Amino acid sequence: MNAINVDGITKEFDGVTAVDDLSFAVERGELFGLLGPNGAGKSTLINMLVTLLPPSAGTATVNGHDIRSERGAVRSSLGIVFQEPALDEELTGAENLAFHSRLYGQDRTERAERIDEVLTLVGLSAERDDPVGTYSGGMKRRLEIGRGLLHEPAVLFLDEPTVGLDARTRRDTWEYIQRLNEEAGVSIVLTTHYIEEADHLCDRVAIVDDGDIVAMDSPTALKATLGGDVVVLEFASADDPTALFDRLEGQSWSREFTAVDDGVRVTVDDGDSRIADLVRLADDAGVRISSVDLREPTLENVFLELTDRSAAGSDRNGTAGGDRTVMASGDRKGKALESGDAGSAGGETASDSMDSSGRSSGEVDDDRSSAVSTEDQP
Ligand SMILES: Nc1ncnc2c1ncn2[C@@H]1O[C@H](COP(=O)(O)OP(=O)(O)OP(=O)(O)O)[C@@H](O)[C@H]1O
Repeated sequence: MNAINVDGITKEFDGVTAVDDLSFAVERGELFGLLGPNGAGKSTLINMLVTLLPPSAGTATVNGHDIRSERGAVRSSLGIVFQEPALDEELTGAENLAFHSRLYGQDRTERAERIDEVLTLVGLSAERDDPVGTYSGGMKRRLEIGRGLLHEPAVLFLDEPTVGLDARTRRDTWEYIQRLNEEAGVSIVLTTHYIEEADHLCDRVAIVDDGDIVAMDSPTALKATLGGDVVVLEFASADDPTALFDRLEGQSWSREFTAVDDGVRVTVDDGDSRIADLVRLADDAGVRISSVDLREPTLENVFLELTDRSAAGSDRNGTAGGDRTVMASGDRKGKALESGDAGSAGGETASDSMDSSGRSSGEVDDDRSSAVSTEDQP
């Protein structure tokens, strides 16, 4: 049984189709990411899956339970961690968990055991009796993730789990998320604006745009769709590179090459293994090389390509205007050169955040705290 099965789910708001007839599955034990620009429909999709918002059409199951007809069972099967902090700063970490354990109807023994387990899992055992007000941002985030796990849900939804955290704390939080996915076997669905986060954490990523899933695969497979790695050779002097270009033209593995100032950019299938060939070709052509740079496609390239957010004519390499396409090998023109390389993060900032309540509040079925309520609990 899959953790989640989505079947033709659709949501319309006054003529706006926020989620458009989506069907996909999240496998048990999978760490699945929803990545998309603002307004893509991620929050609306999640809110339907956690039964906070009724679909206009279609349905889904979470842990085998239908989100339309078995809301209580769905809610018992899932944990949700929203991005807005909802901890009592005056209570200790353990007291915060105890409060929620009571909501889940856990008895005293189960509560004590589960709190210990969860605090260990999120690395807060030593700070369990400290007031949450003294915790760092990362510790609070981990406590919230732990709280979402108290009732041992089969599926955990994390809404922008590292928004607002510094780079170091973000990395630490990734480790905890991976650990609970691997050690506790929890299926995880996370939404994120951080492309790097989706790339690093997720087994599979769905890129959402305009209510639709425009691509869904492992980060590696998504990057492979961009058509190859880019190797940049910088020439040592003003040697005439024509002989090198002639040689490149004859190589089956050279998809495309472009002359740049004092060098050449070559698109190849497997950059690592082609560097030696390129250096040898240059040597044969009498062109001396001063540096070699391998640039592999990033998930950001895929994201920008698919969500069409790249400014026309811009070059995220910072080399716009300086390049001259010499020739493509056959018509196998790769997209890597057009898409730029690992540049800056596409304008995503820590302040970009999912609005999981406001805009949808008119139709939200229930408040969030009751989304994991004691409904259906013993
Ligand atoms: N309650 C609502 N009423 C009308 N339109 C809504 C409502 N909730 C969402 N929308 C619209 O549905 C679309 C998808 O919004 P949604 O919040 O799901 O996107 P998102 O991908 O989560 O964006 P963000 O990353 O900015 O949070 C947007 O056009 C949004 O304006």
